[in-house]
Amino acid sequence: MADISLDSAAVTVDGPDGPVTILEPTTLVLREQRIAVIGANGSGKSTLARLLNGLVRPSNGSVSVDGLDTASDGAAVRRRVGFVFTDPEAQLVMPTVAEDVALSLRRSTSSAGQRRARALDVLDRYGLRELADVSVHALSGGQKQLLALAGVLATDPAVLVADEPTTLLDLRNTQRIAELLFSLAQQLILVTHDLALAERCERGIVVDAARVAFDGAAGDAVKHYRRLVSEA
Ligand SMILES: Nc1ncnc2c1ncn2[C@@H]1O[C@H](COP(=O)(O)OP(=O)(O)OP(=O)(O)O)[C@@H](O)[C@H]1O
Repeated sequence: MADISLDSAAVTVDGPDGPVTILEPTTLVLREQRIAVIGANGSGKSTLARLLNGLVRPSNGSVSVDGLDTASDGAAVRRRVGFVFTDPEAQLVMPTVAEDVALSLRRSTSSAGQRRARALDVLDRYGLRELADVSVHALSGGQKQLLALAGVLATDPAVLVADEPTTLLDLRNTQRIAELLFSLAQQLILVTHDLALAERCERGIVVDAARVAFDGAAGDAVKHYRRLVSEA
């Protein structure tokens, strides 16, 4: 497992009336294999997730992965920490399915022929081989999500951060992506509104109003979140 540390990491952005803190100073060490991050819309979950691979940099404090600082060693951190967005459209940039996976392999494989061969292997692994030469725009939502995930996993990151990867999916595709996520050897940080999925993790972090409101066993985190909602 990777060693992800947040040391008083806070995020402040410029609002119309001055600075707004969207994540209060947060100190965490993330070492469990599967960690769920749950909480209300706008509470700060994505901000926390994006800190983990340097997509968002802390305004104060620091975030490191295996000793690499996300602010000063961003590229090395992103090689260790893959990130899957809620909306796969944000991630699929090449015309065809195989080309999209091949793009992910550009750092590790220099020959175009080898990249194509490796991309086909990856597609095979995720049940997408038959779609290799299809336009990414022709895929269904579930296929796009799977492809986005395959593209990230092709680079074999030590950690996968998935920000609501099942939100746009129907029940069958939700199950399919969930099974894939929970079968990975990689460390998984899962931001989700799917509480059944959250409960399957070893650890649960509840984010509420820009701070960590609970951190413990995933089942207890879900109970805490339900209590927060019923008291609101
Ligand atoms: N770059 C930014 N500039 C200004 N405000 C931002 C920025 N990024 C996030 N916010 C605000 O910070 C708050 C937390 O956002 P964040 O996306 O982390 O929430 P979330 O818990 O992931 O929500 P959701 O469940 O709706 O995805 C929101 O009010 C959001 O509008």
